[in-house]
Amino acid sequence: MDKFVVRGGNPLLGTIKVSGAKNSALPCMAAAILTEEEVVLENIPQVRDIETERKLLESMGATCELGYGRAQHRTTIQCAVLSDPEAKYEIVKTMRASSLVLGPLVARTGMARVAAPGGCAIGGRPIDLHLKGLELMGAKITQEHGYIEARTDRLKGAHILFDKITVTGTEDLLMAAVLADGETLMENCAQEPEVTDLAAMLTGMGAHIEGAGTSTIRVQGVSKLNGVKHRINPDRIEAGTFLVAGAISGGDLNVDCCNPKHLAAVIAKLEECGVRLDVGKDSIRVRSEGKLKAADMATVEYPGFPTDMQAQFMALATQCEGTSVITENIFENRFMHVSELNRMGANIKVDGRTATVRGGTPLQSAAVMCSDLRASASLVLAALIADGETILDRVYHIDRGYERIEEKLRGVGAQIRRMGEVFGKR
Ligand SMILES: CC(=O)N[C@H]1[C@@H](OP(=O)(O)OP(=O)(O)OC[C@H]2O[C@@H](n3ccc(=O)[nH]c3=O)[C@H](O)[C@@H]2O)O[C@H](CO)[C@@H](O)[C@@H]1O
Ligand SMILES: C=C(OP(=O)(O)O)C(=O)O
Repeated sequence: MDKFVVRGGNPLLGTIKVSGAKNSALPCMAAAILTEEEVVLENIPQVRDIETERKLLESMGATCELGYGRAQHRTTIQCAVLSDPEAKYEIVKTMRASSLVLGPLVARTGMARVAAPGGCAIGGRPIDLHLKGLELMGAKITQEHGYIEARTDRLKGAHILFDKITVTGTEDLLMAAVLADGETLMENCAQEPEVTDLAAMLTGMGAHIEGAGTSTIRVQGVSKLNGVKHRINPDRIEAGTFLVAGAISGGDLNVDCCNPKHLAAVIAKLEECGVRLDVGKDSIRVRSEGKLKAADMATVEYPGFPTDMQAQFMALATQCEGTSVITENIFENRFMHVSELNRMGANIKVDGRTATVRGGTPLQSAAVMCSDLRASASLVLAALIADGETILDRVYHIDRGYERIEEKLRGVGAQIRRMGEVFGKR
């Protein structure tokens, strides 16, 4: 099992490039199911979840080529034939976003069979709202032996009011609605840039969508969609992680190829902590000069502070003078990094959904365990400033969503290397 070895103490200096967003690329790959024609996606990150999605599409009869060499970061998907419209448990269990194939499969083939996603390290993660929406659109849903089955002759447009804001739920039902018969009105939708990215791709395929990026989306269904070439948005969470890396290490880092507009809440919070940021059109320079100050933070849906940056912000809070109160409002169990940060010398106490961080504590190296994707990122950030050599176990979690993070960080002066098996071997 791969591990990272990190020797702390180096300020990060230079330019680091942000890859395409995993959380945009996954729904966009699933959207290829909606057409018989070829779909080309650019700026695809080379991360493990993308490889898993490729396997998922291929297991259904699609062809999906991930470009290497000159065609790096591009994928070409052809879903002319979907001989087996099923997402098997072996694949779903490794990637919760597999549930994103439910809507497009039932819209295109009238039938989908998807293993019910299990809980994971950050909470229960039900998909009841995806299923409720599909039922409103006329699908008959059954659940047996751990599989969800959806069937219909053709989906019908419907009025869907989400009980709770859900990102992949909005995406899943948007993909169902574009091929449904008539109008679908979706209210209380997620407004994340990943939803907008997917809607832009679907529009390029001939879908009629209004309001993506707001809480109300209106879709006029069409009978057929065409192929498309679409470029995936930069990853705002990877960019945010690098901003914290620059700040926590006391460096001078240019985070390049990002979209600062998608990072407004993260930028505001870092500035509140005393981090100096120079925001450009598609890059952000981060410097920390002088002492960092504590700031309270609560995760909320976009455009608020993202839950996917909570763990990384907590690593920074350990270095801020004063007490930061961090509230996790999206997932009920997303503090798995706390015990590991405390083992490195942090002073964090958790009470329900709130973590109280008494900052300004020096961090020491330790052997630590990665429990999920963003928890792993927070441990890498802590290790960058810890005194001595930190060993991070189970870094397969970080490989799900960060493209060669150790190489990128090494490129700007971090001492980090991977032990064990080489990632990317197939
Ligand atoms: C692949 C992807 O894009 N993943 C992101 C997506 O996950 P994901 O789309 O799974 O997260 P949701 O937005 O759906 O979850 C938000 C909340 O709604 C609840 N819920 C969700 C669906 C449902 O049917 N019923 C229900 O109760 C969840 O348990 C959670 O408490 O958005 C999250 C919130 O920004 C991010 O942390 C994830 O990185
Ligand atoms: C929680 C995340 O991803 P997923 O929804 O795929 O588990 C994440 O990207 O932080």
